[in-house]
Amino acid sequence: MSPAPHRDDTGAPWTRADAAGVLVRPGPGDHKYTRGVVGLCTGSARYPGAAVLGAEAALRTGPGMLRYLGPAETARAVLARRPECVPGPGRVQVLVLGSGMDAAEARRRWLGLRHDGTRAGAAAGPDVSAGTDGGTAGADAVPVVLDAGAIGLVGSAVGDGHPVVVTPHAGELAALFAQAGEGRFGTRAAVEAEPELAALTAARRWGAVVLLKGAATHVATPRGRRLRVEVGTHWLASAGTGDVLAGCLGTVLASLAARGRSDDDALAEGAATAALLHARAAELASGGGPLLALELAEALAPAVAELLTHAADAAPAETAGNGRDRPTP
Ligand SMILES: NC(=O)C1=CN([C@@H]2O[C@H](COP(=O)(O)OP(=O)(O)OC[C@H]3O[C@@H](n4cnc5c(N)ncnc54)[C@H](O)[C@@H]3O)[C@@H](O)[C@H]2O)[C@@H](O)CC1
Ligand SMILES: Nc1ncnc2c1ncn2[C@@H]1O[C@H](COP(=O)(O)OP(=O)(O)O)[C@@H](O)[C@H]1O
Repeated sequence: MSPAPHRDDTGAPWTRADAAGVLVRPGPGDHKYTRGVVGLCTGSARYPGAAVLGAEAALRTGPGMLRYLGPAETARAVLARRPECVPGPGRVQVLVLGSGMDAAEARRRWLGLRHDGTRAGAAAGPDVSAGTDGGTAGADAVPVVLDAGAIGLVGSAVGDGHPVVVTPHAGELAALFAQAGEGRFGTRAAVEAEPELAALTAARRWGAVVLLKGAATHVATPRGRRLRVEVGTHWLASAGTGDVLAGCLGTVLASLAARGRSDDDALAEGAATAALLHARAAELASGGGPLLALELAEALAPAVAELLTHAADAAPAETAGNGRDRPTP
């Protein structure tokens, strides 16, 4: 069974046909650098597993290359599992920051990456080691996914000119609102009561694309576009599956950025596509029973293959609900 489109009057359901339009098969003219390179700055001495899960997920979604930019001790764990991963700085088309880090470590890493030139630009070929100064960013700053401990950096990243996708669960979004002194969505219960409005409010407040995780995934843009993805199975509600989503999202966004797309619509479509792949991978990994986050990550590759196969024979009517022209509440 595939994730069912939602039929009520909330964010537009993001369909398999919509998502298939976001992914591309590699062609004869491709090499690893044309397909998108993901930079992963995730994991910590406390949570090395989050880095392993994100790396497995990013690779199984099919990037040209994955660079691991996190702590050395965590890099060893990532490389032991996935030798395909390239450690150390270099050019990337997207940066994923914060899974498996606390806020203090995420901030330290962010300042270090910024100093090393993370903002150098998607179109021109962003280079996390380019040594450009840490001043005002240009419009071509590399897209950034802020997860877990890095969510509070959204203001800084947007202020620096990065296209940003922030990926909170309800508790993390409530904490972000509470820290900003905005009471309406300052509790987990308040976010869970109106998740779509909470995501939209945050997108407008911080000028970033918001992917709010939960039993359904809500994506919102600062201009009010809303997309929704239903989960395939509630077995997905287990530790580490969010780290998997962040890695998958990194690869989808790197592929879009490599094709020159990192505007808010592209980020939102990439976010909804990653959520849909994640939901489908959960069904494949679960088979009706418990799933492990690492198995979920592994199942992303067949989920990508299925979606690309679907693209060939998708009915045009299936793409009707992509939310581009919907009014906002
Ligand atoms: N394998 C790994 O390395 C994993 C690492 N993870 C990382 O762990 C970090 C913390 O993530 P969380 O979102 O869990 O944040 P927290 O650990 O801050 O927990 C969120 C909230 O849940 C509450 N809570 C904790 N245990 C509870 C329980 N047994 N019953 C009820 N409430 C409980 C806490 O009091 C807190 O308010 C993130 O950096 C994340 O990426 C997680 O993704 C899980 C897997
Ligand atoms: N009740 C649920 N049913 C289905 N999926 C869920 C449910 N609750 C959470 N999820 C999904 O599980 C993942 C959990 O992510 P997250 O909370 O970041 O966990 P972690 O930090 O442990 O990786 C998200 O993709 C979220 O959408």
